[in-house]
Amino acid sequence: MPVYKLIYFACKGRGELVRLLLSIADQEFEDVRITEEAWPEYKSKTPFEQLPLLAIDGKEMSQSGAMHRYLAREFGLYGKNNSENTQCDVVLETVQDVQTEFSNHFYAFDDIQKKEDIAKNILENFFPKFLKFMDKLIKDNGAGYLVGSELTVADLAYFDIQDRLKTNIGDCKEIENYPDLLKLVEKVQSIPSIKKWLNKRPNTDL
Ligand SMILES: N[C@@H](CCC(=O)N[C@@H](CS)C(=O)NCC(=O)O)C(=O)O
Repeated sequence: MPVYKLIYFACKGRGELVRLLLSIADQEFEDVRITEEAWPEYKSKTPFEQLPLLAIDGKEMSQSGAMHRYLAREFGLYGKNNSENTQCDVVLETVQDVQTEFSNHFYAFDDIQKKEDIAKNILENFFPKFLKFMDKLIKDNGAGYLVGSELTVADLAYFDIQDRLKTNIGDCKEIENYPDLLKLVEKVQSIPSIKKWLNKRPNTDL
């Protein structure tokens, strides 16, 4: 069995979907969390001066999107054919767009007005648009999942980003208007291996 080590910061962010994928597949992994103090020195040792990095048997991979797809393929969570793989990609790319908005919000530390404007835009415009799109996907698919007839990385990606919205940005009441998406969230968090990870993961806001 491969030895997995995820190197990221002490938060969920771009690392959490990797942790969810490893957890759902019951894969042990070393969850290395680089502190703010250690980061300046560590940064220069990374290929692109960024995290996350995923080491598989000691070989390091960068880019969270590549990790998601690699693990999804390894664990049979990437759909059953080219069309489903691509539908998973559509969700993953859309979630990355939301993540970019979250990152813009996070990095606006020194400009309170800018931070507030970004949060307002996410809660009132960007996330509602995202929910509408996800709801269309789950309805059109008609099987209670975003893609195909079984759980995929797309469902985990949706679960993760909505899970982080409240503590990263704030409340988006629109979520309550989407029962199919609410059911999906319940389904994901009731999977025993996911439940186990959610109960044991460090409690962080971001
Ligand atoms: N495209 C990259 C982006 C990685 C990225 O933006 N990492 C941020 C944290 S989420 C980072 O390392 N920031 C610290 C820095 O740039 O010093 C990925 O998806 O892995």
